[in-house]
Parts: sequence; structure tokens; C-alpha cells
Amino acid sequence: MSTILDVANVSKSFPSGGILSRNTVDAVVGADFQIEEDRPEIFTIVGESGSGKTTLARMILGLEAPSSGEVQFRGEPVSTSLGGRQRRAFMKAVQPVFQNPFEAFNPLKRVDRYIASTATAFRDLKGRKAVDEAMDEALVSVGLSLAEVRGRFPHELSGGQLQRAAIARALVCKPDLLVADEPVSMVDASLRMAIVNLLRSLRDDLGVSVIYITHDLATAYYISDRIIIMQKGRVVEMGPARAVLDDPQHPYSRLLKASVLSLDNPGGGDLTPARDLIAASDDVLARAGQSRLVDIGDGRRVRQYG
Ligand SMILES: Nc1ncnc2c1ncn2[C@@H]1O[C@H](COP(=O)(O)OP(=O)(O)OP(=O)(O)O)[C@@H](O)[C@H]1O
Repeated sequence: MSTILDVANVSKSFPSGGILSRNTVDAVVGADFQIEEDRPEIFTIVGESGSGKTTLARMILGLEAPSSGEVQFRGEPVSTSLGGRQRRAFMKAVQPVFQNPFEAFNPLKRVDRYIASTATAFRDLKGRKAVDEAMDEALVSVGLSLAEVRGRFPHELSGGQLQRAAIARALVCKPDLLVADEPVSMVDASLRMAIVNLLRSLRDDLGVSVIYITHDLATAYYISDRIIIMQKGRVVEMGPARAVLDDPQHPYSRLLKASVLSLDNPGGGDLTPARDLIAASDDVLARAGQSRLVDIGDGRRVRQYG
């Protein structure tokens, strides 16, 4: 079995508190997981705002350099300073989908022209007909077609259509890994399931692995194979998604689940009441080097203290 993505003990800290300050914020601490080449999966990263999900995604995409540890894609280090041909090969294989489709597209450029420029940059397509066919294939796989988007500017499509077009733009490269950072959070609830189902069919029908970053435990439960739960930069629990979400072991994972299912605040994800308590104990113990991820069987790991 070969590993397509190896995130090996990756950490990232940023300076905080202005240029004269020596303070740092630990955005990601010791993230460590692998995705296998011949087992496409939806690998989900959840956690409250500021828990380090986007920073981890940016390191996987080679947009941010780790402070320590290494990300490897097919055995090669992912670096922010890859040269021309290497970067092109990496970008063809690993494609991002971002939260806000209106930011992903240039408002002054027609959507089909944007997808066409991605297709010609990353695929060896000869002639207009071949480019059109590649675009149509990608657009049809997300429930659109070239005829529907041709000549239209981003503002002429709905948010849901534009997010699907953004996924088509990624798919036109024929990537092996998609890194989707909150791809449904700006999309109407009615369209959310369509996009989530689309991610699932990418895995099942096209063999594309998806790193799915979300706040939304319901969609995470529905489509994920494995999940990691992050709190303040640290993975506190990981394993098969249904097992973790059916029976979370870490106090933070339990809180996350309870807050989402709370009748007083359904879907609010408001972790305020006990969050500070957990965060404080987590920080103190982790700084003392007393916290570690412990294997609890069935592919599950939970952070334990002391
Ligand atoms: N470029 C940066 N400079 C300084 N601090 C940063 C930078 N990027 C992220 N951070 C900090 O790192 C921490 C993690 O941020 P990150 O955006 O990765 O979290 P997140 O889980 O993706 O949050 P959200 O769900 O709100 O997008 C936060 O404390 C954030 O303020």
C-alpha cells in the first residue's frame, strides 16, 4: 500500500501581538496522519473557529511552510518554494476548493474562460474542441454543463452553481486529492446536500480523496470515512468518523457533539460554557508535555493527559 499524503508531525506557529512582540500562536501542533493511494476516502477535519483547520489545509496545499515536521505528497516534500515543473505537477494532482466561490473566481472573467485557463495550464489538451470537452465533462460531473455556464460572469450564477463550478474547475485538472475548506458554509441549506453528495461521488466514482474541512458535524457524519477533531491546534481525537461521532471519548469532542445537538441552541456549536475550562487544562498540561494521543483500538486515538 502506498501513501499519497503523509502529514508527519506537522506544527505551525505564527508571531502574534505585533512586530515587537515575541509572542507566538501555535496554530497547529504535531498533526500526524496519512492517506493511502489505493483507498480513496473523505478525511474530515472539524473543530471550532481558530482551531487550526485552515492552517493545516494551507500546509497540505503548499501555501504555508510548517514550522516543524513535513508534508509529503507521493513521497516528495510539499514545499512553498517548489520550482516551475514540480509545482505544476503538484497543483495538477492536489486541488483546492475554498469557502467562498465568489472570491475564488475573478469577477471580471467569464466562468468558462476561467475553467478553460485551468484546463490548458494543467492538461495536455490540443485545440479548442478538446478543451471544451474536458470542461463539459467536469461541469457535467457537478450537475452543470458547458452550455449552462458559457459566457456567464460569476455574478450571473447562484452561490450553489458557482461553488459547483469551482469544484468543476478543480476537477478539470483530474486531481487525485481535493482539499475542500468549508465548501458548503456559504451555500444555501437546500444546496448543501447536493455539494456534499458530489464530494461523495468524487470518492466513489472518480477515486478522488477529499480532505473535507467543516464546522458541520451532520455532513461530516454523513460522508466521512475518517475524522480528526482539533482543539486549539491539537488533534484531540481521530478515527473512523461514525465511531468517533457516535461515541466521542475526548471531553471536547463530547462538547462539540452536544453543542450541535443541543435543543436550546441547535446547530449553534456554541462551546462557550465549558470551553475555557477545557482549554485552560489542555494548555497547562500540554505545555508540561503531559498530553499525548493514545491508541484506543479500532483505528481510534484520543488525547490523554497526565
Ligand atoms: N497568517 C497568520 N498570522 C498570524 N496568526 C494566524 C495566521 N493564520 C492563522 N493564524 C492564527 O492561527 C490560529 C488558527 O487559525 P486557522 O485559521 O487555521 O483556524 P480555523 O480552525 O481554520 O478557523 P476558522 O474555522 O475560523 O476558519 C488562529 O489563532 C489564527 O488567529
